[in-house]
Amino acid sequence: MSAPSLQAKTPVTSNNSPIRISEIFGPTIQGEGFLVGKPTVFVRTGGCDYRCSWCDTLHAVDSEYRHSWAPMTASAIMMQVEALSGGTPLTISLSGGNPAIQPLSELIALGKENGYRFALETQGSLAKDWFADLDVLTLSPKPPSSGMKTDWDALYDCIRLAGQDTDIVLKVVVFDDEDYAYAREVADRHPDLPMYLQPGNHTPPPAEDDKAESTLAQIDLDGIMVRMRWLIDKVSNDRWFDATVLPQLHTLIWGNLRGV
Ligand SMILES: C[S@@+](CC[C@H](N)C(=O)[O-])C[C@H]1O[C@@H](n2cnc3c(N)ncnc32)[C@H](O)[C@@H]1O
Ligand SMILES: Nc1nc2[nH]cc(C(=O)O)c2c(=O)[nH]1
Ligand code: SF4
Ligand SMILES: [Mg+2]
Repeated sequence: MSAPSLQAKTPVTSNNSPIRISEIFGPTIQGEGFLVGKPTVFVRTGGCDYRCSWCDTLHAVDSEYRHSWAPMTASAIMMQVEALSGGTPLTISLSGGNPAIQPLSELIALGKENGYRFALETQGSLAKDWFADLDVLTLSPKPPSSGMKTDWDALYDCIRLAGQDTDIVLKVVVFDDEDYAYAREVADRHPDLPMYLQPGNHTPPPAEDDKAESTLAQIDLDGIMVRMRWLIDKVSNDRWFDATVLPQLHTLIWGNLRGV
């Protein structure tokens, strides 16, 4: 019997690997951080290496929901984005789950060929060389209240690999004094990067809540605003004038509604 031919094998590269998609929606506005208010289409990948205690997107994290994550090619994703945007290029926001788990370089190349721009949100636990192809990289390392532990070397690698041509910003969710101290530590470690502080929503949706209507009764809006005011006071009293404090705009508008 002859040895199996190596040439007969299809090379497995990231270029033809499917991307696990939880949902694609928009155009809507970016509700958080650096691009807040900008029209965007969201491409949300399925699966995460973290499990934050207060995650507001468990349907893209909890493996119980993996049956709802579809493997898609880069071109199928772009076709859906183009249908949503009417073919007019805009910023595509890659989120998750942790989108850094997925092979996204082909999608980014394909979209850029057609004039789309790419922003990506990740916790900074996995660094990829294709971060350099992004227009905006938002690194959102997780504070103590999340129950997660920061790998400071991985966070540094994300910044290093994104390089000079990508706008890199930091975004830390803050629930309490410990989280605030953590945000200061992140800023001290990376003084050159813009820092966005976001008050935590202590009333995130349960994972199974896919039919929630747009009602602010789902969230403790007063509680989130109390935290927002407390955060503004902290920053002001500390004379931390490099920080930007922003609530989750989409949560104030739509509550916990999915797909907006
Ligand atoms: C759902 S995550 C997905 C991307 C990535 N896994 C990450 O955490 O950066 C997107 C953003 O939502 C934030 N977020 C998640 N749950 C939140 C909550 N309950 N209140 C405020 N922000 C939250 C995260 O910290 C992150 O900045
Ligand atoms: N409008 C809107 N803005 C967002 N910014 C970050 C989001 C996310 O879930 O990653 C998000 C989202 O789900 N919707
Ligand atoms: S890292 Fe992001 S998606 Fe993953 S559990 Fe935390 S907030 Fe949710
Ligand atoms: Mg969200």
